[in-house]
Amino acid sequence: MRLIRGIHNLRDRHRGCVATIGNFDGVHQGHQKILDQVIAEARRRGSKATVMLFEPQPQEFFAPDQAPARLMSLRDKLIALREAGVDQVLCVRFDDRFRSLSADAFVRSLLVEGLGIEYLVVGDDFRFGCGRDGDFTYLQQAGEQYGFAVTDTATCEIEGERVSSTRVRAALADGNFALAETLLGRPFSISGRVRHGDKIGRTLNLPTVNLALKRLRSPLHGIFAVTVSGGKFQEQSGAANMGTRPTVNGTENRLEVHLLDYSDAGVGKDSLYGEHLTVAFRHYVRAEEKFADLDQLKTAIWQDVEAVRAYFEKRT
Ligand SMILES: Cc1cc2nc3c(=O)[nH]c(=O)nc-3n(C[C@H](O)[C@H](O)[C@H](O)COP(=O)(O)O)c2cc1C
Ligand SMILES: Nc1ncnc2c1ncn2[C@@H]1O[C@H](COP(=O)(O)OP(=O)(O)O)[C@@H](O)[C@H]1O
Repeated sequence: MRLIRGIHNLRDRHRGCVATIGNFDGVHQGHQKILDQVIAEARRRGSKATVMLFEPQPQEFFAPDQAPARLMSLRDKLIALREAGVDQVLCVRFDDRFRSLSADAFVRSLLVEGLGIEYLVVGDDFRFGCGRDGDFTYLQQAGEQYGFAVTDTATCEIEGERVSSTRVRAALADGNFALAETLLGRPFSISGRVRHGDKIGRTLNLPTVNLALKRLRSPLHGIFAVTVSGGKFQEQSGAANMGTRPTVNGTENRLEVHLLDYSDAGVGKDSLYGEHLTVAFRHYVRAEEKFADLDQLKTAIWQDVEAVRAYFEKRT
């Protein structure tokens, strides 16, 4: 899959494509259906299946504090799009310059001259261009003028309701991981590199891998039963905390996992530092708490480990 970063990198060699435009947060089953539509049409025409997405997502640009937490980092989104069979992704930086582009400039310089669009798949509620001037009807008229087709996206319903990123977030907030997995087509996961923490874990006899979340705000908070994959792990069970660790007066959000039935020396090559791991969330255990001291925290974590063990034993 080819990644084109920024519209200034659009050259003639990218011309000719069947495209769709959107955030694709979570790359869920609803997105998959749209991507299948785009890929089928691209194969039919011998053209490239293309996704145009924005970074940051428009809502994150306009109202960073109100935008919902993302289901996925850009890195994971690109991996999921590649696995879905997409040929190229145009990642547009959403900034002041881009948002002041007129609807006409969006169509002409981006879609027509930049991408050489042949066929466009977008939702009939799609709005674009400065002041949200452009809409579906506008696109259809522009398509007639410039010679490209415009089609509405297919809708995907599961259990009688439309699949959306909002619905996945709601399922996660309810602790309904089975529904989240059905909607996503895979378990809800967060991945990242193992970085150094405060080294308190090992003194409690409860070492934890600490995953770098970068700018990712998590849609989940609390203690969970998880499975970890990546590096030497296929599907290692673990007890995870997604939170700020109030007991040790932490402030930033962290994802920490104590791996069940695993041990290493935690130094140099005999450690997990630097590994890229994926944490799949399976079951909600409890909310994070501020304990009076480390002894109470340790007791609570041991109880969590038992709860997680019981959950996995029941599942098999
Ligand atoms: C299963 C589990 C549950 C946890 N629950 C809490 C909690 O309720 N409150 C809290 O302040 N920290 C909680 N923690 C986080 C610990 O504070 C953290 O792992 C410990 O401070 C070690 O940090 P370090 O790995 O950076 O050394 C939990 C950690 C795990 C693995
Ligand atoms: N069961 C385990 N779960 C998680 N990490 C483990 C486990 N056993 C050993 N380790 C090692 O311990 C390290 C974490 O130790 P910890 O004291 O919590 O340090 P940090 O604060 O840097 O995360 C991990 O990177 C890993 O190499």
